[in-house]
Amino acid sequence: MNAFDFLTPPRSGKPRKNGITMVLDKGMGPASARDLMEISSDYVDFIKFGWGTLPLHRRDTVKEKVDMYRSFDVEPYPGGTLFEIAHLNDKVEEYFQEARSLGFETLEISNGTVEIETEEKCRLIEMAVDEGFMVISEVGKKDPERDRLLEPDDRVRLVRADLRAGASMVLMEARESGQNIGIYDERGNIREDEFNHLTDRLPMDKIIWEAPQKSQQVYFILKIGPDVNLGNIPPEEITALETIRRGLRGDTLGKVNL
Ligand SMILES: O=C(O)[C@H](CS(=O)(=O)O)OP(=O)(O)O
Repeated sequence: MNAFDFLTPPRSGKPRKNGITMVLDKGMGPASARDLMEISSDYVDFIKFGWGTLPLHRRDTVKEKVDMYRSFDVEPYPGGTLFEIAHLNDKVEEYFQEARSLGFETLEISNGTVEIETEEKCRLIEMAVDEGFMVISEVGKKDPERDRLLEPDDRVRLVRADLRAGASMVLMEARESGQNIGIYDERGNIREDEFNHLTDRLPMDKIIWEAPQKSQQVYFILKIGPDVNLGNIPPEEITALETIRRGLRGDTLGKVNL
């Protein structure tokens, strides 16, 4: 039983369909990662090994971490940039093989940096699904200038195309910073008109909003509800985010219904 459990409303347990939390692992050591899971795995659904960090670590260490995360019912997957690098190098088949042999069952398919046309991205999603992977895709560009060229309607169209191709969920790109990208302005504030455009048209249970900043997490929870799907959460903010979902912090106290 948790401490002071009579003071907190319960939230749906894992596996969750809503209220998903995706955490960004930028290269944590196995002991730190395990320690983190010991205290907070109940509040984490997915963990992303960020961008191209994986090739810098030993295979046995990566495998140990993948197995460890899964033993806590947390689904690990490699960052989309690594997949884009594989595609750029014409090594997609090898990428699938290596991912499988390291124990990954979920992959991110994105075109945030490398030029991959929508049709080709959809083909790659279908391919990964046919190979037996669960696919989380990503919509948006990492370069703010290229990202600004995407109108809200473009994002709606791209999300729908990814879902039709077989993606289980779609990440709304916001990088590690959450600034000057997607629906966020230079300071990380949310552009409300764009947010409303997307939320009016997209199935919220299929969208994971990358929201690394606390103010963004609070905004989504107050607007969409405590069971909004949020991603790129820094490891040290997992418990803090859960308190915001449950109204255990001043920002949402008395304002969320579970
Ligand atoms: O798309 C992302 O949010 C991440 C992190 S960042 O953009 O490199 O800051 O990239 P990914 O390649 O999906 O890990």
